[in-house]
Amino acid sequence: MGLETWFMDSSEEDQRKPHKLTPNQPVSLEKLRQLGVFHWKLNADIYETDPELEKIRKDQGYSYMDIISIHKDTLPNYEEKLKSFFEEHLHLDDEIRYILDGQAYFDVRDQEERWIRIAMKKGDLITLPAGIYHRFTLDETNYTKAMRLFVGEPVWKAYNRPADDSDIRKKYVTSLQGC
Ligand SMILES: CSCCC(=O)/C(O)=C/O
Ligand SMILES: [Fe+2]
Repeated sequence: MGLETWFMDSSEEDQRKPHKLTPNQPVSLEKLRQLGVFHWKLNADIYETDPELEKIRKDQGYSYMDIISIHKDTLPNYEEKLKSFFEEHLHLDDEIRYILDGQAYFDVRDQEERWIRIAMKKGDLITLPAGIYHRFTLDETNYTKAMRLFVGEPVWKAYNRPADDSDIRKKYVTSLQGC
């Protein structure tokens, strides 16, 4: 099955729940592409030797890679980190994540300030552009393992909203014009 994405409801319920509208309003991959969000489906069982992953890394210049296991027993400062991941934020660089095990959600804002939820499962690799407002949460399974990729030395700093006056946000917003 392909990547599942949808517009979220605005309920304050547990962030780990799907938060679909009734009826569900799916979002197309084309819409995600317009926002600068790109997706690949890979075989996570062979990630250590996968030529397809190697090609993406070479083509995109993803020289840095590490693996993060997000579970209460494996991630130091688990609660604190999950809280910060779910704060609406942006980065100065693209965020590239590849789900090796488990599952989780990325939420991105569209041009009209609607939240789009992206259900990431094993084998999904996603790139979020620098300057897009987004957030991350585990789902109700409470576990995922993800590869983090980066061009050059990683910079993890997140700028919580509001960061509208930052150059990267202005650049991103300009890139959306005409979409
Ligand atoms: C799946 S890696 C943890 C989430 C993260 O690094 C981030 O910046 C979320 O937006
Ligand atoms: Fe982020």
